[in-house]
Amino acid sequence: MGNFMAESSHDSPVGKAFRAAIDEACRFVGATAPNPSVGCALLDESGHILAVAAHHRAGQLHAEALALRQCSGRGLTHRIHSAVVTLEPCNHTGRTPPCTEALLATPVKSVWIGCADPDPNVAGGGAERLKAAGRDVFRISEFADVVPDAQRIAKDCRALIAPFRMRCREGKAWITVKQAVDGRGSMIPPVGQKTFTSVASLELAHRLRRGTDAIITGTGTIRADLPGFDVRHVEDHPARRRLLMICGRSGDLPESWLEKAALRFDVMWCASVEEAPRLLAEKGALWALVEAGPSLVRAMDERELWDDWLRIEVLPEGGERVSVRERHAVSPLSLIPGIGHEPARPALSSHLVERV
Ligand SMILES: NC(=O)C1=CN([C@@H]2O[C@H](COP(=O)(O)OP(=O)(O)OC[C@H]3O[C@@H](n4cnc5c(N)ncnc54)[C@H](OP(=O)(O)O)[C@@H]3O)[C@@H](O)[C@H]2O)C=CC1
Ligand SMILES: Nc1c(N[C@@H]2O[C@H](COP(=O)(O)O)[C@@H](O)[C@H]2O)[nH]c(=O)[nH]c1=O
Repeated sequence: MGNFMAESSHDSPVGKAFRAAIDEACRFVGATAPNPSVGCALLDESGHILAVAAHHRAGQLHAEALALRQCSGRGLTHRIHSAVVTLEPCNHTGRTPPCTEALLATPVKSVWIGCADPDPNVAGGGAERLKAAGRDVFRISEFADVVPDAQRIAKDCRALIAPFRMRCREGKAWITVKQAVDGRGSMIPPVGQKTFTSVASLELAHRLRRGTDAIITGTGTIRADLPGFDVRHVEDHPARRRLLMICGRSGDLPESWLEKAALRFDVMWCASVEEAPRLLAEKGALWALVEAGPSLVRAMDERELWDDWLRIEVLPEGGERVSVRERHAVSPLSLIPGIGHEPARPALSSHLVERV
C-alpha cells in the first residue's frame, strides 16, 4: 500500500486523490450519458498526485485512459504506483479499449476503487482482472479505519453512478422533480412571469438542468410559459443536446415553440407518464429533471414515479427554503453544489439547505 495510510483523512493521499477524482468527475455530470461520470487520479509511490482526469463524453477516453495519457504526455508513466478510480475500471472493449489493460501496461501496483461496476455482464470484472494480473485492489469503503472519510467518499462515488446504475439494473432513468412553491403554497407564477424564485434558486435550477440528460414537462406548462428550458444562469456543457419529454395528449402546441425547441432538444411525446422513466432510458438518458406544473407533478407523486424531489419554497416571512426528499440511500443531487456539498466540500450534514 506504500505509505498512503496517513493518520488523518486530510493528510491521506488516497483520500485527497479520491476527492480530486470525484470533483473532476462532478464537472462532467450531465455530459457523459449513456456513460456514467467517472474520475481517476494517478499517484506516485509517495502519494503525490501525478494526474487527475474524468470521462468527458461517451465515445471519448475513459477517465483512466485520459489520466494515463496526461502522465505519458509529461513523461511520468514510469512513476505511476497507484490508481484511484471512482468506478471499477472497465474490462471490456466498447467504444474504447479496456481500462484494465491500459492500467496493466503501466507499473501500477495498486488500484483503489470507489464503487463496483453495476453492469457485471458488460463492463464488470475489472477488479478480478487486475487481481489476476498480480495488482493489489482496494475498495475504499473497507478502509474506514485508516481513511476516516472513506464512507463519505464511497457514498459520493455511488452517487456519481446512481442514475447509471438504475439504467443498468432497472432500465429506467433517474427522476428528479424540481418544484418551486410560493408563500401561499402555489406553484403558479404571478401573471406575466414564468418564475418567482430568487436568482440563487434559479442558478440552482439551471445547475440541475446542466447535470441532467432530459427534461420532463407537461403540455400545460408549455401553453402557459412557452419555456426555454435552456441552461442560462450557469455555463452549460459545450454542444450538449438533451431530450425534452412532453407529457400529454393534446398536440396543439404552438408550432413556433415546437420548432424552436427542436433546435435544442430531441423532443419526445409521452401519453402515459408511467412510461417516462423507461422511454427515457431507452433513449440513453441517465438522469431526468421534471419541470412541470401541478397536474403532472401530482400524477408522478401518486404513482411514485420519482427518485428524489427538490422543493424550493418562498417563505411568507421572506427568504427561501430548499429541501430534498429522497427515496434511495444515495442521490446524485448530493453532488450538485448548493444542494449537497460545494466542490470545496465542507462537512455535509443534512439534505436540507435553508437560505433565509
Ligand atoms: N412552480 C413550478 O415549479 C412550476 C410551475 N409551473 C406552472 O404550472 C402551470 C401549468 O400547470 P399544469 O396545467 O398543471 O401543467 P402541467 O405541466 O402539469 O401539464 C398538464 C398536462 O400534463 C399532461 N398529463 C397530466 N397527467 C398525465 C399523465 N398521467 N400522463 C401523461 N400526461 C399527463 C396532461 O396533458 P393533456 O391535457 O395534453 O393530455 C395535462 O393537461 C403554469 O402556470 C406554470 O407556470 C410549471 C412548471 C414548474
Ligand atoms: N416557476 C419557477 C420555475 N418554473 C419552471 O421554469 C420554466 C421556465 O423556464 P425558462 O423559460 O427556461 O426560464 C417554467 O416553465 C417552469 O417549468 N422554476 C424555478 O426554478 N423557479 C420558479 O419560480
